[in-house]
Amino acid sequence: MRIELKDAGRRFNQEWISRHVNYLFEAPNRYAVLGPNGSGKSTLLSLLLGNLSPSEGEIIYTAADGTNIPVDQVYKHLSFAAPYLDLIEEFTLQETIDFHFKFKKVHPAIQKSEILNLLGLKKSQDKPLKYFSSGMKQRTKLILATCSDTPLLCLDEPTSNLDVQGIAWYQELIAQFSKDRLVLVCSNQQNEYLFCNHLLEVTDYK
Ligand SMILES: Nc1ncnc2c1ncn2[C@@H]1O[C@H](COP(=O)(O)OP(=O)(O)OP(=O)(O)O)[C@@H](O)[C@H]1O
Repeated sequence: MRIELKDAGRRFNQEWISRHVNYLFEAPNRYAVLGPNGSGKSTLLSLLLGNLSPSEGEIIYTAADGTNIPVDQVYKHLSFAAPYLDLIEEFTLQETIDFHFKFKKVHPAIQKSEILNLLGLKKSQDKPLKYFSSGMKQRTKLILATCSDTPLLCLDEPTSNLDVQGIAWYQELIAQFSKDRLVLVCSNQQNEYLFCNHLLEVTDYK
């Protein structure tokens, strides 16, 4: 999969968040989108996910077989985790996993029945998510995204709410499931993007 931005920019009202972004994101590379708070990382990620449209320029999506992906179909090719993404609080953990994988295929490197063990929350499988701590919810979002069989994996602030063990767990998860994929990570913390081989500073596109 590849995503090409051609002179892309986005503004909210009169304020330009990013302008003149010419950049190629291409599998199997791993990109960190960096910048201070409020600089436009999440806005750029929303553009790449097809959740926001550019105010100028264009974004072109191409599948591994060379076919063009229309922006309204991009969601089928990606999985995404972010602290601000809501889970269904009434579902138990097991129901959350079952529901998610009705829509996305499980990554070939794992069986669906192994996901709870990898998550390390087997004891909580019948607990509704509304009783989960913020770190448990973040782990759940990360495992759903990484263990989906999608060519594009997008993570916004992946280690927020994770403790030291959680950060090590995240790093192992990425090592196991990022091979051959296009991975995008928006981050302010180096331990979240050490595995990335390209760094993009959003402040270069003001
Ligand atoms: N829907 C919106 N309407 C107006 N302004 C917005 C909107 N969404 C984001 N912004 C503005 O765009 C700018 C960039 O925000 P963004 O969330 O992309 O930054 P960020 O780099 O991800 O920040 P953080 O590191 O704090 O998460 C901010 O000034 C923000 O107020």
